[in-house]
Amino acid sequence: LPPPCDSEIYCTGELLRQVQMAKLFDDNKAFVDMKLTAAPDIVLDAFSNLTQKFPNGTVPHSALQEFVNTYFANSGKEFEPWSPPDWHDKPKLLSKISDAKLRSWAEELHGLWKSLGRKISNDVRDNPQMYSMIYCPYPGIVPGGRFTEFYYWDSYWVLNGLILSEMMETAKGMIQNFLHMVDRYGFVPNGGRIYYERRSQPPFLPLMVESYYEATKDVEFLRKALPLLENEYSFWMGKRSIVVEVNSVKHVMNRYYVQVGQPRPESYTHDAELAEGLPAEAQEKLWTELKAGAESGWDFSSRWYINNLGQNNGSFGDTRTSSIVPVDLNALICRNERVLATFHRILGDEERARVYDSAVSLRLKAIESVLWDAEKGAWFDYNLLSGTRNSAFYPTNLSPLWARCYSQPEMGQQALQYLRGSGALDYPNGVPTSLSQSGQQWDMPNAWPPLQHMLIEGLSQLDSTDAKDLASDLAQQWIHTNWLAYVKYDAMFEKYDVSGDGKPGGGGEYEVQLGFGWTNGAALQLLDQYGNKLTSGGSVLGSGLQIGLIYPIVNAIFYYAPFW
Ligand SMILES: OC[C@H]1O[C@H](O[C@H]2O[C@H](CO)[C@@H](O)[C@H](O)[C@H]2O)[C@H](O)[C@@H](O)[C@@H]1O
Repeated sequence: LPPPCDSEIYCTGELLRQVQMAKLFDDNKAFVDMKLTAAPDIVLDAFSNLTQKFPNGTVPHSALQEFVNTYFANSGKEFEPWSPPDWHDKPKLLSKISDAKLRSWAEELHGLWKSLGRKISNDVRDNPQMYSMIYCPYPGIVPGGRFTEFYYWDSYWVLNGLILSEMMETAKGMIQNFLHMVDRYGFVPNGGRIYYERRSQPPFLPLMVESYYEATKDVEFLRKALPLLENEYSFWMGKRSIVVEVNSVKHVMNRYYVQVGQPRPESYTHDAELAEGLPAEAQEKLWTELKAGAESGWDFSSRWYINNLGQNNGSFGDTRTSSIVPVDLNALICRNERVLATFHRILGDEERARVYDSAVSLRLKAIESVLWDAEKGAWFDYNLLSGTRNSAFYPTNLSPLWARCYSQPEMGQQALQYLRGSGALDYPNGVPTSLSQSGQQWDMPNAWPPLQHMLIEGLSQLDSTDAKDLASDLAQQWIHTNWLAYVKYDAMFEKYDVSGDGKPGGGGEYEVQLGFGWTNGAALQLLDQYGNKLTSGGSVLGSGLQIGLIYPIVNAIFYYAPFW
């Protein structure tokens, strides 16, 4: 199998292996984000000469450190100073927020775009061999913390936040970068580094164009974007599809699938240690499955575990992402197919629009035959090895509501009941990613902004007061969690803990990150949608105690605290 990219410095080879396995850096990503101080050939020759000085070619820790100090420079050189020129204070969104504390917090969130803006320097364009950064022609907003480059699916929530912040030029530039990526790679890479270039992430580009088009009605932009959106769609249907046969009917569905070998460069030691002791073939298979997990955006989760008996169970080493047909990916592509049909209609091409109408019909049939469980009243991931659905709870089990990808209105009501009975609403600070405590970051006790937002949006679209009320309660709960953490830490986090007021999430292979692009974008969207009723005071969900006792006390403390 090919390595994550062809660079013998950033993606494959002995230098990468020795530096990462020696754990010179606390975080493997730090090394592969460094700039070279000499041309790759010179660095590789120098390393080869160095290895010859030591038995077995293994360079000792101190000599490796010295080598890295000589031939690599700290990351940061790949950017030019930039502040979004379209940022202005007091976007209209603020006037929709009734609670004064939430309003001033929203103003600060709006201000955070300035610190998360990045423009890649011309030197990256002119000397790409010296960097792992992928050159993007337009500046954009990054997630923050260790994530200093674009991330594909994060950008959907960032972009919707930017639109509410009235930063259309920055939003447009980000979409143009992604279109440029499709032009160059045939798909959008996971993130803006060459070590991400052979895998993608959940394909949100059509929905980004939809958001931008709805805000601007820029038909010319749509005309230019559409052929590239179709190219990306072909990638997902050509390279990420699988035929699933149920009751003798064959359905074409999508899955995450990355045929790329070797450990992930940015998490090299994690992958190498996990595969230690396995036969070479099993090692390589595991590394492909971990990359498919990264492609799903859920890296990592017990959701992708399948043990030797084919059951959705096991441990990290049992990650088998590509043997699962995920509900959310198929719901997202269903929504994309509908959006592509709409775009063709706007541009007057009825014939092409019908092609996508048919794709939606086929997708609906597939989702309902393979993923829908009428008894349980929800959609479940399909395990290709056992030919069964995984009955565990994930917020994505309701993603067809968000995508409006179901045929009977009563399915929405059934899904609402399923959610109420799932146990997932019992937590005071958000809906957990799963009910399993695996230690992975996409599991209990973490709650992630994109999942909260998709669930809330899905419920709010149902034609039922009950569902709309629940959506509004979940919005209140999530905003309160974000706000409490902001007050405590003066920061927005990539994820939160569902069982601790204002507590950031944890687990997984890196420290919880601050910034944070999608968190800010999702919060601004909820503040926009529910601003007239959200309060800084608390949530009606989770433990009843909160409303009665804890929240008034917490509020009083914040109210009288000098900094507030
Ligand atoms: O370095 C480890 C992994 O980090 C990324 O994944 C996490 O952060 C992303 C940015 O916020 C987010 O899109 C993803 O859902 C998170 O799990 C990266 O995307 C992975 O490929 C990488 O291996």
